[in-house]
Amino acid sequence: MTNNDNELEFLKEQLNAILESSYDGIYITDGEGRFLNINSRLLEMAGYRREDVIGTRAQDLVKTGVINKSIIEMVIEKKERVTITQTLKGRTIKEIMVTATPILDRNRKIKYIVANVRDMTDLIYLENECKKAETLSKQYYLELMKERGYSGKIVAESEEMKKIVQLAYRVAQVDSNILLEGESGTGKEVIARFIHEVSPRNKAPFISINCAGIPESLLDAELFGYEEGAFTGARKGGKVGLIELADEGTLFLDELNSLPISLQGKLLRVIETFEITRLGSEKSKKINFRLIASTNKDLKELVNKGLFREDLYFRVNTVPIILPPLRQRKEDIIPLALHYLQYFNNKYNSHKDLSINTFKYFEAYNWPGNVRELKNVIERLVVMTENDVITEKDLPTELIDSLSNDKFQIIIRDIVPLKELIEEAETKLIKLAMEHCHSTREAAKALKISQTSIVRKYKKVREKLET
Ligand SMILES: Nc1ncnc2c1ncn2[C@@H]1O[C@H](COP(=O)(O)OP(=O)(O)OP(=O)(O)O)[C@@H](O)[C@H]1O
Repeated sequence: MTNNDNELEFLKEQLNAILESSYDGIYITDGEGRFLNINSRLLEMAGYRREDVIGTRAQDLVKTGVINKSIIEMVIEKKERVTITQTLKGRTIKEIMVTATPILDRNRKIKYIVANVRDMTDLIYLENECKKAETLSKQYYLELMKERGYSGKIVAESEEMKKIVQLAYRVAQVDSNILLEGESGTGKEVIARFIHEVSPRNKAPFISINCAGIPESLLDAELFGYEEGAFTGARKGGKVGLIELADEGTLFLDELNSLPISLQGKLLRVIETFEITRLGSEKSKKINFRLIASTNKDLKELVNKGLFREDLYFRVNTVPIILPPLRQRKEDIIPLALHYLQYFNNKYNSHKDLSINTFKYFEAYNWPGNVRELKNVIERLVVMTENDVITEKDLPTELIDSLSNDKFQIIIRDIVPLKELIEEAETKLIKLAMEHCHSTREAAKALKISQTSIVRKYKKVREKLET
């Protein structure tokens, strides 16, 4: 054997090793599409024997129905690399992706075509498995929520919410007064209703009164009721007050912080004596209810400012339950979103789904309006999104901005005095720090200023926000 023969043998061995070790199928044809070589992986995919294929034309496989279109024909026509997906009918039907590359001679005539065949069945299978796992995990969330959320109404996935639900369940069994504290939309009414539902009073009414929702001039009559002729315009036969309607059941005073000071003493008497006297009446009536109050302001602070009676505060605050804002219990965000997605799908008879990509935006957003805001966003998405899958493109800008890498975004629309601008920025920063930190010490550390400074500045911010 000459040196050249040895080298040729060596190269042939290497080529064979490449062809046979490839995970993909590979075949080589001449310029007219006749099979010159085909590796075992492709023979295995197609269910052919090598000797039956070598010398036949790849294009003819379309006629026999083995493949649905011929990539070789396309390459011969275009004289350039082509990639397509094909259906291959071998022992089983497979989806394959083929890339065929022409090798040209000096005269730009096709000498060989080398094709690479990838079995997509595994990938498609994996993709389907991922989709199934995604659907399953969503279903699992929903099941779990139903199980723990008591009749599917309370979503409590975070440790904080689970503890609150457990505490609410325990205190529901006794008659103590409960004060629910938390920002607007955190679920105070949801917890109040839950307490009523699981309490021994659940067969009697749950009366919810929003102290900020009834005009002050009507509140007295609405709460305590009146006798016929008690005042001009009083209804014939009088009216039963809302508090009286709660007899044997639960009275929920929402936004108690908004109850005018003039009515606070009257309410305190009712709570202490469990007796109610209608306007214009001499007689009092015994009633029996459990009181749950809620506040979205710091009642203790209102007491300090003389805006809320201290004796009433102590009365209602037997068991305080504090609902943290949604941004401090992020584990609840996705379960809530999925819960409301199902709710609004049922309501609007739609089949919308949230793509997994949207989750990171939901989790990053601050949710100043808490669960109420999240519920509204989901409703809007279900109603307004055209496609069945809601993607990040459909999300409101505030959610998209929440994932922006900028630590802050400054938009100035008008020329204003510098001092005003700096004050505005400072107010926002102080407010944000106090929302996120657990104490003024922590906030002072985060802002790199002294604790006395933050206390002073925060006082100013609150005064500014309240005016
Ligand atoms: N844990 C929860 N699971 C399911 N839905 C919730 C949950 N928390 C709140 N919601 C929903 O969010 C909305 C706002 O809740 P809710 O009215 O109880 O808040 P709130 O704290 O009483 O607000 P406000 O102080 O403004 O009265 C409601 O539609 C409620 O059903």
